[in-house]
Amino acid sequence: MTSSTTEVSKKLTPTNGLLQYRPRVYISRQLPQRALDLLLGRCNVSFWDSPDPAPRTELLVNVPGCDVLVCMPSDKIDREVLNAAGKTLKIVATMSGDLAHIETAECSRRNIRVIPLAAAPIVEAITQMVVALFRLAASRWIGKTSCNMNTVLQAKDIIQALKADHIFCLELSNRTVGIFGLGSVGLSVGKAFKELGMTKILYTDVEPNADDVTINAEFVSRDELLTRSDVICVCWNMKVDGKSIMSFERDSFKRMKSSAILLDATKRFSADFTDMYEALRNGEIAAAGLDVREYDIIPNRHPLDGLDNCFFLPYRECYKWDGRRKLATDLVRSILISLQELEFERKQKSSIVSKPERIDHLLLEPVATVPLSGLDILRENCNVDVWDSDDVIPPNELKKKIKDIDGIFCTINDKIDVDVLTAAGTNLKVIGTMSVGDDHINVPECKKRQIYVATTPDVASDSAAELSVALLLMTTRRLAEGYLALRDGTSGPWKPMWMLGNVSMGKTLGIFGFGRVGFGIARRMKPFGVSKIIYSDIFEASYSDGIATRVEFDELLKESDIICICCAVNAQTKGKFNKAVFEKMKSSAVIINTSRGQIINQDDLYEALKNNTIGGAGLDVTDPEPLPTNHPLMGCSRCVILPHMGTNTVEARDAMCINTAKNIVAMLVH
Ligand SMILES: O=CC(=O)O
Repeated sequence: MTSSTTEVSKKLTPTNGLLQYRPRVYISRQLPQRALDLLLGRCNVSFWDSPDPAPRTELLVNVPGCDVLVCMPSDKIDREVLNAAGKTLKIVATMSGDLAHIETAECSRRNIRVIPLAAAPIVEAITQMVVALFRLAASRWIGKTSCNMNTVLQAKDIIQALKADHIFCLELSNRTVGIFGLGSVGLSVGKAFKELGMTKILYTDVEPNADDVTINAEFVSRDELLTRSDVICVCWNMKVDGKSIMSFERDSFKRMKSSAILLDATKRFSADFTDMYEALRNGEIAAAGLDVREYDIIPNRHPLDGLDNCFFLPYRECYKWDGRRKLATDLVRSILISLQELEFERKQKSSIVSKPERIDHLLLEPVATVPLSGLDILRENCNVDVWDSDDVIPPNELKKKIKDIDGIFCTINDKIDVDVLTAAGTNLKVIGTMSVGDDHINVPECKKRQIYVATTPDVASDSAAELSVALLLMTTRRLAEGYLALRDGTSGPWKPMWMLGNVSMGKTLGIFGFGRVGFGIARRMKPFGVSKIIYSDIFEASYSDGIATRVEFDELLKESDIICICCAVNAQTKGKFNKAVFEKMKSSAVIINTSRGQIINQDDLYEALKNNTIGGAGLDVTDPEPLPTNHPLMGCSRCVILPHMGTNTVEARDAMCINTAKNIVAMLVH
């Protein structure tokens, strides 16, 4: 999977001196640009940047903290997703007309609104899509030459565009269309085929539909429909009370004409896809056009995808396709209306908010280099004191400055211990730290004093995972050594056996702590061809399915060629990687730490590297930071050390600063 989640935010617009709250929206697929733009006017949006659906793991990782989830029919929105989203989730909107993939009862229990697509525009869009698929498939009958296919497929009204294609319409005049299921979609499809000049319409269903007269359709048996039709359009999922009552399998394909085209307008086409593949490949039927690709049924790279007589239109192309564009825009409008209603209800309920007295904002960098968007949010709502210096604020200075303060904006360099909390006094309600970790804060003490501690876990994960992979490659491929050798002038001309590293392909990757960063590393390393990804964590991660397997810690040590440490530091993990642990690892194994320095016993690591107990180490974090230049590890060629750069990206820092500011404001103002 080459896609990733993209985050798009716009600057906040303050209204009446108060912060205008911008809801967070996660979309599990690319939306057409017009719909996205509409959302962006009011919300901060992140989305799975691909025409293919987001893997469930991605969904679970991205929903926490969302106000709105926009999902696709292939996403199962169950308790697990709702739990992952947490209390902020107010709306689940789906690009689907039916809600079978959503646990609606659970949503209503949690006061979450569920917004489906409106029925009439869906029927219209499905009809247009079926006709588009039909036109693609019909190129088997008449070739592609009679019209400009792209123009037709992108047309606002495909039926009208095709009516101008006289060769095509002439071809249809003597053909028979057979419709499976004459519900609203079946009737609409029948009408479209009639408009295109088809005179003979057959249908089959559990019973005749009195409306068949409107399209002059003849009720026939299933077998008759199969044998007599030139085009077969499946408009219902062939299920009664959840049970499949008929399906397309070998025998059905054999009964069909060899010139027949099969079209699917349902979401869960009941067919044996292996039989369908054989029928298409062997010319038992001419072509097939399939609607919504249920990826659990027809996964990406299914052999059907490689056939030139099997067509998939909408989801892969949906963001370009007018029918979906319109549906998506309508859905976004409904979301915005719902948000407005919810905001109105909230305002009616909440009492008048008062501006807090003062918030200290403690930063290490000069203000000019701090993402201003975060500062703006704070200044809009609070009185802000800024530690306007590059240096860490001295603890005594910190204690003086925070007396009687309401909130603190800090970073990992500010140790917030009992003394600091006591110095702040009883006004202190919130500590927002611009970091993922909170090990610099005495959290239990904050809890005792009812002070909220807020971190920024989501927005930095991609940056941290990316850095971990970069450090992994630096270490396994000895890039730092090569770089330095060239600078020192010691590399010399190319030599076949000089500075050989190890490739990741075929290796076992072990991850210690399978949270967002661990998962991010796994996702990024999979395409490198690692043979196995295993992880050790206290819990089985629901999102690890299909990407990594949980194993016992000792097995992780024994099996892994590379171990990435991605856990939080706490009593269980402090000093966890010590002499005894290194001795259980492969002698060629490489260890990567982008979490916290204290997790590794550095003296033991030095010995392990010196004695070749393990193969190498890449450390983005050390204890202390920075590591003194005369520390033994600094002189160790197989140890690559970086100065804690995991989240050092413009994107992460900006988002972290905004989140920290929002966290503080949320606790104080809202
Ligand atoms: O290490 C960095 C962080 O915790 O944000």
